[in-house]
Amino acid sequence: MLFQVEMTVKLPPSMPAEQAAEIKATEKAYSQELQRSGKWRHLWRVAGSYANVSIFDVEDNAELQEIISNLPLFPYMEISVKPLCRHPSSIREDDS
Ligand SMILES: O=C(O)C[C@H]1C=CC(=O)O1
Repeated sequence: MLFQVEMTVKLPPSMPAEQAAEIKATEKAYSQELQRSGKWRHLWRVAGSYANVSIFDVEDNAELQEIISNLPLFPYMEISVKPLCRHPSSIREDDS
């Protein structure tokens, strides 16, 4: 199942820079592992924002919830999820 996930990061300004850097490094490693596995299919920065638009390819809602809630930045993000299905006019083979 494909999902579009939008994540907006809102770290508290009071968080020490060292702690923020550590969380971001852990998040990067976790997201890159998921990208290599194929579960996190696309990751795009929203220009001008500390936000991303991502496409996840997971078994079901429960797996998406598990992946997202384990993101190290999860407590500091606003997240919206939209389920996707194949567009009838798509010419791409990997859209479903
Ligand atoms: O920077 C972000 O958009 C938040 C998050 C998503 C992947 C990652 O490495 O950090």
